[in-house]
Amino acid sequence: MRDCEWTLVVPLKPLRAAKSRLAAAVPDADRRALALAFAEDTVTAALAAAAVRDVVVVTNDPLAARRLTALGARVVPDLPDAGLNAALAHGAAALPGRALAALNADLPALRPAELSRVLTEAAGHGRAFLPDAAGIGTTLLAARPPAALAPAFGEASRRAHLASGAVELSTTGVESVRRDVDTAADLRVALALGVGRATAARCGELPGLADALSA
Ligand SMILES: Nc1nc2c(ncn2[C@@H]2O[C@H](COP(=O)(O)OP(=O)(O)OP(=O)(O)O)[C@@H](O)[C@H]2O)c(=O)[nH]1
Ligand SMILES: C=C(OP(=O)(O)O)C(=O)O
Repeated sequence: MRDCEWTLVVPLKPLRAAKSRLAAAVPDADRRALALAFAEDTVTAALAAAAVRDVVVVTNDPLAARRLTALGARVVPDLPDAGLNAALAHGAAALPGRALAALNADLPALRPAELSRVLTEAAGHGRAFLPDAAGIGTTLLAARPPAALAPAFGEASRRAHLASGAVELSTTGVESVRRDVDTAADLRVALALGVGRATAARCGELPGLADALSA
């Protein structure tokens, strides 16, 4: 393991399109608000992590760009309709020579100390990733120069990242970094872990959410 200061690259879809798998449980306006709250809590926790130097959000969403800039992130405008891996590669291209970690924007329970532990372990490798809580996807992909990020997010990205030669991290006790929220069931687990202030406030303002989550 080595000391290393990381720049996090956080991709965020336009809020109107984000978190589509929550659409059955949450009305559209609330779903957009929740997606923004998840991103705010992700960025707030990331900026508080000792191993993190700065956070760059790749997004074309104007409201999210304003809110996340106010928290201290830098925003790089996304390419239009190019998809997640293109957005990450575009963000990485704007940050040459840095140790980079792509981190999903839907980690509302993220804890700074857990993120730092994962990044410290990643610093021992050229390119490494952390599988999501389901063991199918990826929540974090890290690369130190001269290794390129080479993101392969999407369906079954754990397998894709392994196949691409990235080292799978097995850091224990970092559930908050692995718990991305795609479904109502994920949100229930994240709420039980303890979410950040934006998500807690937003969930408190949605009167139907408790019923939707227990359905
Ligand atoms: N900038 C950018 N970010 C993206 C894009 N597609 C996905 N993301 C982000 O990548 C992360 C994981 O994305 P997904 O789980 O595929 O999308 P999601 O909006 O979180 O959820 P679903 O709509 O339910 O798939 C989230 O932070 C997304 O906002 C894209 O085309 N551009
Ligand atoms: C895009 C990914 O995440 P999700 O499970 O949120 O779609 C992924 O795991 O590669």
